[in-house]
Amino acid sequence: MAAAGGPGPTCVLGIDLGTTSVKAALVTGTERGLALAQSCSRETQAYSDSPGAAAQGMEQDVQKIIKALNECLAALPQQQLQQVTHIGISGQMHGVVFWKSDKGCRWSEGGPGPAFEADRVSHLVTWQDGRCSPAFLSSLPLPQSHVSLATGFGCPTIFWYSKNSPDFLKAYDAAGTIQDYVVAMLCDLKKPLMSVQNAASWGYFNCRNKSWNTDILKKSGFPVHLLPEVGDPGSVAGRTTCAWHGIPKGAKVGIALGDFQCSVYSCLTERTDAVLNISTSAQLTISMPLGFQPPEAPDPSSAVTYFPYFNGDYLAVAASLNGGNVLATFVGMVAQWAQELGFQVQESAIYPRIIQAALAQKHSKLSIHPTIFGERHLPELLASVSSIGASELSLGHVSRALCRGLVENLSSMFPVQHLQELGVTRVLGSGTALARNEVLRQEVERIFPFPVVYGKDVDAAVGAAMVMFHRK
Ligand SMILES: Nc1ncnc2c1ncn2[C@@H]1O[C@H](COP(=O)(O)OP(=O)(O)O)[C@@H](O)[C@H]1O
Ligand SMILES: O=C(CO)[C@@H](O)[C@H](O)[C@H](O)[C@H](O)COP(=O)(O)O
Repeated sequence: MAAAGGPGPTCVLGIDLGTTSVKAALVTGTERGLALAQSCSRETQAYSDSPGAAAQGMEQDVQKIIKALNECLAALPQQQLQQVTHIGISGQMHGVVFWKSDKGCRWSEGGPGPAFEADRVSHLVTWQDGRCSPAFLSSLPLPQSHVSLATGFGCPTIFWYSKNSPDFLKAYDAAGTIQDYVVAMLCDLKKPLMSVQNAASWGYFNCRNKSWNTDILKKSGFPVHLLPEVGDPGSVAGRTTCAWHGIPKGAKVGIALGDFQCSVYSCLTERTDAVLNISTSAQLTISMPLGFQPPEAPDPSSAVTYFPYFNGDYLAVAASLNGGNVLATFVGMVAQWAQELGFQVQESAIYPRIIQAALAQKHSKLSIHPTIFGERHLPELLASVSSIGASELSLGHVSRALCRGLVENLSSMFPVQHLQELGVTRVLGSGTALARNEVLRQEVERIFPFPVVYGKDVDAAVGAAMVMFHRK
């Protein structure tokens, strides 16, 4: 990890509120640089029903996300938590959660000290939500933003509620991403604060002048009072208003960040590096030259978008909706089939078996285009399978073809030739799905003609902590 930036903090807590799991990391500053002292992760199991959004909804129970966060912190050493002076928080982008500003959580005394649970809070409508159909999106006003609108983005989701369920919004006076919600609870912010990174992921945000398209939104009856204040990534949102899991009151809390920017931050050292992250979703990212400004108007047909990074820089990112979530769906399908055949198989037991089976099948003619969730630039193009030979139907063949398809899909969104033209010389791998799956790593190394480095201790939680060390 890079060296600390000056006399600053000595122990920072980094948090990533991901789509599948919460990660927490304690990072310390030493004379030899930054070191990961402890880490913990807990699956949230937060997926919940989506009242009113029918089958396209994809919502998560915020109580369960905060429960997983509390479990992670309770598992970290108290003695080190007591040394924490700064907290960096990242999380799944695009999604929106609503809360009542003075009743968003309930604090209580627990074993390791005060902790909060979610209270008057809605479900989190996540980036995977599909309630905003292409027809609905085209009925919305054109944004003054370089980022195209997509379902699962905060502003289109708020528009959906204001048009389909206006009474729902009357119960809340604050909104943000799940990571903005946690920052607001820790610092008791009356008005949520959101970084440019997350504002860009909501839509209707002009990155050039760092402001919401308020006039456009107002004219269309959008509840602009729900839009958070916006600040720069790396800035401090406030201080903790009470002790938290042993962390002393007054700890500085950074403005919440995007998970994929923090994954990149945890490992990107050279401008010639590309970062390939496979978690629930998947991203292939490179940093743009200093001073780069994205085009004025979005190109909805482009697989690559430009997202704010730090210090006014941008990342070019092929952000796939199909990553570890496709493997998770396949594992769920195998478990369901086994149950229908009369066998009970734990999903956690299936992962190692499909990976082992695929490792035994180095080659497979079977071809799977895995986009069961579509892509933002091609929402109608769902998954397909071809070259199905009678000898290619083992669990190993299918699992190998699925992993290959995921990596090939990312590579089709950001082609190798384009990476080479941009001067990429190395690929840095990150994300749990990649770290835990040798077959995925083999396919990455087969498809990308660059050295592939899998960083140790690289993920969004570590990245969020590193940002707090390096802020000026
Ligand atoms: N036991 C396992 N072995 C291999 N991969 C796994 C296992 N459990 C989960 N995964 C993969 O990890 C992905 C979730 O990664 P994670 O980093 O927790 O996601 P996020 O950061 O989006 O919350 C899942 O989508 C799944 O594909
Ligand atoms: O769409 C983009 C970026 O535009 C994605 O990278 C998006 O940030 C991620 O899918 C979400 O933040 C979820 O990330 P994760 O939970 O899969 O780590």
